[in-house]
Amino acid sequence: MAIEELTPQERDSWLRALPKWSLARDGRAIERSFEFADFAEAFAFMTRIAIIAEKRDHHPEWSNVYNKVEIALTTHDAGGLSLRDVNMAKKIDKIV
Ligand SMILES: C[C@H](O)[C@H](O)[C@H]1CNC2=NC(N)=NC(=O)C2=N1
Repeated sequence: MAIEELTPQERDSWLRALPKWSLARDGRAIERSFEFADFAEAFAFMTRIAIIAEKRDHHPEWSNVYNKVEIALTTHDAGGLSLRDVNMAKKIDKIV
């Protein structure tokens, strides 16, 4: 079954519920940056997310430089944002 892209109204209303995330320039992803004490902490955080991503079959686009992690959430199968991204953002906010 196809995954539904959020409407602009749904997207804006979810973004208000996720104040630490911002909309990507193209409107198709939400983004958040994280900073940790060191690489070990950053990578431990990424490991936790990786396990959740595998379980949910929903994977982040991300990068890591030493103690910094940048995450973008988008749903490739929907060509933009879906509820899967919202739920993943909520989960990440909880574990960070
Ligand atoms: C075949 C596999 O289930 C799909 O490609 C999954 C994998 N992980 C995914 N992750 C993300 N972010 N978006 C997707 O559409 C997606 N699809």
